[in-house]
Amino acid sequence: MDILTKIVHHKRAEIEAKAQLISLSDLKKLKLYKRDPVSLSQLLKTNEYLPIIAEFKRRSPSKSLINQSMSVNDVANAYQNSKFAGMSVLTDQHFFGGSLEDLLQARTAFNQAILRKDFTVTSYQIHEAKAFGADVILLIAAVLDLKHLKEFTQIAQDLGLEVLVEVHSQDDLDKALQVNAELIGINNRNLKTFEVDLEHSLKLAAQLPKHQIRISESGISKPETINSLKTKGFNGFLIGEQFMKAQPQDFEPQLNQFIKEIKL
Ligand SMILES: O=C(O)c1ccccc1NCC(=O)[C@H](O)[C@H](O)COP(=O)(O)O
Repeated sequence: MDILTKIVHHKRAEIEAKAQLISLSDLKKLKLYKRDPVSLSQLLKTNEYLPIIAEFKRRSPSKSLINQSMSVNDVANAYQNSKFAGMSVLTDQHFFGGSLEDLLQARTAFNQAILRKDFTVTSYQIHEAKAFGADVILLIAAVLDLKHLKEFTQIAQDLGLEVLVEVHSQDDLDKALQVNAELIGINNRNLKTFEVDLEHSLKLAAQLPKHQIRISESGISKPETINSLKTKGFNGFLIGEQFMKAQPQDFEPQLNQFIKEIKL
């Protein structure tokens, strides 16, 4: 069984158990459920913020441990100081060591758009994202059929959230193009083999309509890569490991150095 299939199996069981503990109507009573979300797509259109969605990522299936020592609060503050348009918070516990508590903590420190990065397989998780302060949810095209992609997009948008549909293959892209999502993310990493291939992403991106906001996701480790992807029409860049692997004392200096080399 490949890792994505394993994650999805685990997620379905996890959400079933969770929904028994906190009902949907209790989720809707949480204070942040009424909050007006921030629009990531709008922030990416202005020049006010850097077009980066920086991730809080403790560990991952491809790299194991990445950062055990930094708090979400410290990382979110550093990302806020860096004027990033977005922050991504991995809330999956079993495979990434994240939690909804991380999302709440990030929300107190980061004012721009927050992406809840998780493996959405039920509508319950969309309400959860809203109740814990997210602005954007992730829908992975390889995980959902077209009916669910459309249905979950509509539910999110009705709650005022934006949707990032993630694609990696031609099949994924064909589905994504039939969904009215604000953002399409091309994952440079094949989630089945962990191979990173920017050329493959560029070929897929060439099929997107011009107006479509497109995000390049995963495996970005150099500012030059951003500079080059920008010239090819990408509007935003999702970066996790490259930032998170820094030691606490080097975290902000390394972010500053990276930012300095991005051509605006
Ligand atoms: O990162 C993984 O190993 C991974 C494995 C299986 C499913 C998802 C995975 N990552 C989630 C992400 O989308 C990345 O954390 C995100 O794009 C940032 O990637 P990176 O900059 O390479 O840390």
